[in-house]
Amino acid sequence: MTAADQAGIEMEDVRLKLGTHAFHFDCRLPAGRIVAVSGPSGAGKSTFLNLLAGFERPDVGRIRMRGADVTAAYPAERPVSVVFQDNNLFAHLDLFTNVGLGIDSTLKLTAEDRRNISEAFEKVGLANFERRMPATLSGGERQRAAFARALVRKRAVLLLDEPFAALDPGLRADMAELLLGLHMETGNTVIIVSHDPDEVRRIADYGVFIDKGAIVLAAPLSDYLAREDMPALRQFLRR
Ligand SMILES: Nc1ncnc2c1ncn2[C@@H]1O[C@H](COP(=O)(O)OP(=O)(O)OP(=O)(O)O)[C@@H](O)[C@H]1O
Repeated sequence: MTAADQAGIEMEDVRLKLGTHAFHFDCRLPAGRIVAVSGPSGAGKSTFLNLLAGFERPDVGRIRMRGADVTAAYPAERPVSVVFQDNNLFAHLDLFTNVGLGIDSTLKLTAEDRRNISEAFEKVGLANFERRMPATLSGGERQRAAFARALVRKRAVLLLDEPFAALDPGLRADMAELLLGLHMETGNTVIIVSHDPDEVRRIADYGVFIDKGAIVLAAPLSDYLAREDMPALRQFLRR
């Protein structure tokens, strides 16, 4: 077994109830790979990521990241960066401060940190946006600012919930390139929710399919793409 095959993330018999919805997640996901998470609308993909980020806590079960039990850890204590659809940015802070908080929660930034932040803004195409407030941005610009924070934060696990959904095809391809670049540079574990089977084929090493609140398949991408016995998965891949 190589280092990359070791479990980056383990969910052991994790159960959660939200209103009338019951979720059950049990999986071992490899470290240092890109894991795509797909499934029908309302299946539980965002809930799965919220459990990993620490925005939701399981009713029962354990969550481990690189062997460390994080089940009871607050979001800031986990080795994760997140790029979600909403709630990515603090509304009362400008973009530079929002991204700076990704490096240090007390904003004690070195000159090199500041250079890295400016570089990240340039990379995501927001070079002159550092003093703008989140409310003055489009949805796609907010997502790119959140991605800039992930670029400087460099945690072992990067969680993305349809991060590029609000972007036009050109920008979407640019951001996917940045994501791959960060992944190659840091060897991080990427968990990305995607509704786009072409995107899954292009960037993922491993596929997770969630249906009706549970993981129905977690497998290396070649096995995932070859599975003929799951109608919901076949329908997703035909899209
Ligand atoms: N706090 C909550 N209280 C009650 N129900 C909830 C709560 N959060 C999520 N749900 C429900 O749980 C189900 C799964 O939601 P989730 O957002 O995880 O799905 P999803 O697979 O990400 O969907 P989509 O692809 O549409 O974004 C949905 O039916 C949702 O309405």
